[in-house]
Amino acid sequence: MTMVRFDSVGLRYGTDAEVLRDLDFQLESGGFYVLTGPSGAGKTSLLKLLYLAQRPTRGRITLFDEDIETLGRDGLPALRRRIGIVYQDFRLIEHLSAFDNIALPLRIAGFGDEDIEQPVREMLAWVGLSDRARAKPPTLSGGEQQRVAIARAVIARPDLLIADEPTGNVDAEMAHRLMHLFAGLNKLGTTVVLATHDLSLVKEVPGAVMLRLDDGALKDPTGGLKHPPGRVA
Ligand SMILES: Nc1ncnc2c1ncn2[C@@H]1O[C@H](COP(=O)(O)OP(=O)(O)OP(=O)(O)O)[C@@H](O)[C@H]1O
Repeated sequence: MTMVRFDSVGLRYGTDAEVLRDLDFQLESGGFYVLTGPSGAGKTSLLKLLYLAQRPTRGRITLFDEDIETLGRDGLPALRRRIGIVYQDFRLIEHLSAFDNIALPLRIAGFGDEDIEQPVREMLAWVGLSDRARAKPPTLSGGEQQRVAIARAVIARPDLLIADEPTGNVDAEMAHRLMHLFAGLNKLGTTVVLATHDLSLVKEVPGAVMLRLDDGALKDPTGGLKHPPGRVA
């Protein structure tokens, strides 16, 4: 089943040249996709299109079988709730503890305290932060904040997980552990798209499909896309 489909998608900011162009591809449900490419190639911009923070300036994006262009305002929040996002700059809520940041998606989904405690404790343990549950983000290191952001993104078992450089602030051992967490989530059915400079991470997930952005155009070096981009170099 296709989860994401891009047809002739382009994106420009203001009147600048297009930062993404001629994007034609499909992502299948249950896939694990690793987006790579040099700094400035457009990785974050592509992820923003995926998590609906940015509209394309041309072309069509279909997500969960919905054409996002024709989707009314009311439809967007429902779609977004199916997506877990790890932002490059974390975007934690500063006045909430690590525990409460991670609990947020469950609270928004209407779970009561009695149903929240255990899954949040498990997530804290998974990311190695059980002893930092009550700490607020400004008192956490960059790597710790990143792990809170990851825990928050995955706790509600999203259909689609989108992560922008999710191991950029942690050491090699923690990066390995986090990739293991993403791979486990993927095995449970979550489609994963993560952007990274660190190509060694691709090897950690057998079957991961590598997508390479170069100067705004997409390539498919591992040949895993069902409908690869038309302009493979
Ligand atoms: N909000 C914006 N307004 C104008 N230009 C932008 C904006 N966001 C990104 N750009 C430009 O778009 C291009 C692609 O940026 P983007 O952040 O998507 O690349 P990236 O591959 O994620 O880079 P990095 O690996 O350094 O995070 C860059 O030239 C950048 O300057």
